[in-house]
Amino acid sequence: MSDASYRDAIFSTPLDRMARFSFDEQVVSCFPDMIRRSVPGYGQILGMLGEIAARHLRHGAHVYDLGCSLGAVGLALAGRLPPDAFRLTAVDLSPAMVKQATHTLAEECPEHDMQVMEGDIRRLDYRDSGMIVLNFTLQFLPPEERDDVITALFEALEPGGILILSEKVVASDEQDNAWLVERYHDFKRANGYSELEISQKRTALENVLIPDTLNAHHARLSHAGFSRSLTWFQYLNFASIIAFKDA
Ligand SMILES: Nc1ncnc2c1ncn2[C@@H]1O[C@H](C[S@+](CC[C@H]([NH3+])C(=O)[O-])CC(=O)[O-])[C@@H](O)[C@H]1O
Ligand SMILES: O=C(O)C(=O)Cc1ccccc1
Repeated sequence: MSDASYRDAIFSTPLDRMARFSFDEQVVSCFPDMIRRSVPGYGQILGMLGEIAARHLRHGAHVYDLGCSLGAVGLALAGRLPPDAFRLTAVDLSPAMVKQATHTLAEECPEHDMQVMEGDIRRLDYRDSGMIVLNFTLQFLPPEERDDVITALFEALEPGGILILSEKVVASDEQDNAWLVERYHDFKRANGYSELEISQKRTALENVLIPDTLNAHHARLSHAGFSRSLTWFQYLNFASIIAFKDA
């Protein structure tokens, strides 16, 4: 298993047939670089997840990391909490991601009880959990399937449990949204992406990453049964929500 990590140059050359974006072997090798340069606040959100877990998690509770990619959420929690504090199941649909995440968690955190499994979060038989994290994952599901997933996660949470939902979002005001998207493109330029890379990635993500408004997220959480949800982080058009299940 190679741990080689590369700079994201996937959309750096002109592509005649624009492929839809997918989480394959090519993406795995540059994923840590891609996500840090493409998602405003990614590192800050991960850092705070450890603090949130330290405050909210019942000792020994089970945690899900849904759409785990390379296991960054598990690494963040294990960096903040001792091995007996929690057990974690990380799930991803992409075999290439699961393979690398399994290797990384075993190598980096051998003392922590963290499993990685290949699976579709729309069809999982969820076990009781104290914390469920969707860190930039719900946005890749077809919009009409999102309600059922959030409802299943509400059911799986123990009383007093929390859901963390980080997402790329769209602003309902067109002018506000245009400003946020323009500044997001400035953010990517400042992180070394070219005009070509920005525009080709945008095309590849069309109909693959479909953002909701923050209002739509809060309405969905409320409808699923969460008594309280709040946006605890926002940086341009990227946000993270915490939702609480009553104790
Ligand atoms: N139905 C599905 N079931 C399971 N996994 C899925 C599904 N659809 C997509 N995925 C997986 O969701 C992940 C989204 S990346 C998450 C980053 C990570 N959380 C991180 O904190 O580094 C976000 C991004 O790349 O913007 C990919 O690994 C997909 O294979
Ligand atoms: O890169 C983008 O344009 C994004 O919207 C964020 C992103 C980051 C990594 C994979 C897919 C989308």
